[in-house]
Amino acid sequence: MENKLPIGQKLTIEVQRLGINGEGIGYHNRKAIFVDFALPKEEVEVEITADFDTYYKANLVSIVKKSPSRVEPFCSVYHECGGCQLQHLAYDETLKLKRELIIQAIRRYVKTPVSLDLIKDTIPSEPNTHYRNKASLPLQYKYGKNVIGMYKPNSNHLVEIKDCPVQEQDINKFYTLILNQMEKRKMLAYNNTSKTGTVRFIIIRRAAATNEMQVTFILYKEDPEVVELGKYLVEKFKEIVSVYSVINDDLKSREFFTKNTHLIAGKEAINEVLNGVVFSLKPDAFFQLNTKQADVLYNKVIELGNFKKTDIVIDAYSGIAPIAQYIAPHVKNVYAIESVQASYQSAKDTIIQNVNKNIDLLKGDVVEVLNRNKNIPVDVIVFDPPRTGLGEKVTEFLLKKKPKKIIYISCNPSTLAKDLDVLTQTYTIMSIEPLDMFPFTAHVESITLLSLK
Ligand SMILES: C[S@@+](CC[C@H](N)C(=O)[O-])C[C@H]1O[C@@H](n2cnc3c(N)ncnc32)[C@H](O)[C@@H]1O
Repeated sequence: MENKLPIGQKLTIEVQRLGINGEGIGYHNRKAIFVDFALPKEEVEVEITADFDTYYKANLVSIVKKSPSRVEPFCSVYHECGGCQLQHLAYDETLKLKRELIIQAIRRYVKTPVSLDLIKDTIPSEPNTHYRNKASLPLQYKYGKNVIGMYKPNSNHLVEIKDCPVQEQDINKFYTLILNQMEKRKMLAYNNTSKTGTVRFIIIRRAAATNEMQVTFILYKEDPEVVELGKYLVEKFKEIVSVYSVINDDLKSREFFTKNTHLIAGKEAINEVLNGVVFSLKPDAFFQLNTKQADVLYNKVIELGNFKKTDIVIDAYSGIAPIAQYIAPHVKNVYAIESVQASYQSAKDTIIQNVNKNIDLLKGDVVEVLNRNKNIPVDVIVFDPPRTGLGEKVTEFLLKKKPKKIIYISCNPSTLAKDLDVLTQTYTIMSIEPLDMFPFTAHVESITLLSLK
């Protein structure tokens, strides 16, 4: 077994490329070694930490030969927090990497040859720091105080975050302020061992255009003090206009929101304005996390769609239907499909409050709604699915329905490439444009234009 490296073994490798999680990848006897924080063309000393069938994981011990693209991370807890994966790489290089990850996925899954000219340069995010308009952070009571932060990847160690450089500044400011108020009021983070305290997470969302903020407390059980704190926040700070509590005692679930969600102070929704449209955001409605870059993305849809006033368009996986709102003035009618009640309701409220009335909301699963409405004479379909992509049933529908144009927004290069492999039977890829929605993370967003052959 010459290929077997024992756990704890140190060795020096040359890093060949970056993987989908931003990790450096080198090889030992043709078996991959994944090393966080290592960069291509670097020679690094690593220590093997895990041996899987097809690859090893290793820690970076030291850098023997440094990449010219290596930079000093700008966050003091970057190596512990896990929220960002690429702060040690120059920003321009992170953009090239995101394009490269799409190329790798296309080469792996799409049988039809795709010219590299069709895969454009990544559209940068401006700004690339303090871009996140929402944070959902867990709390712990440790060392005699409430601490807020992020769990270190694959551990239950909470890394304290005081001033996150990717969250909007006002969000950082209000986390500190709320923690100070909790301390004054002797309120505790929930502790599952001692069964003390109530607050599990605090979610803060900010609307850039109006500077309105919404605070949501995720609680293990009811807490009258949280209600008092919510009322205080709304009375004292003009920015905080909406405060909710959610009782959620399911410690295993990844969902924050339950039926036990209540407005405790202020108004039900905060208002964001994009492209002249006022969107009302309740806490459990989907909204893109990088507001400026969302506007860039939606304008890209308009550019690629090159819509006509007679066009009938479908906005599938529509969320609160911002894409439908951007498209509506350019076309005859838009149908927006969304399955989650909160987002569907926000989309409905938005239509009532705004001028675009040529939008029809269809609630339900995309596959079911498309099949139920297969007689709609659709010209263009815009898809913005979750990471799972379109999948077999949607691509099957498209191969039969044959809309002239498909615009596919993807947040996962692998599922995009698998779907494109099927769609290229009937469609030509006109362009694939990566777009940096989450700077300094390994997330890759892209927008693809397909035209019927
Ligand atoms: C990536 S978000 C895009 C939302 C919207 N385009 C935007 O830019 O805000 C995907 C949306 O698809 C919805 N969704 C997920 N699976 C769905 C399905 N099977 N059918 C309909 N909607 C779905 C989610 O609730 C979410 O709102």
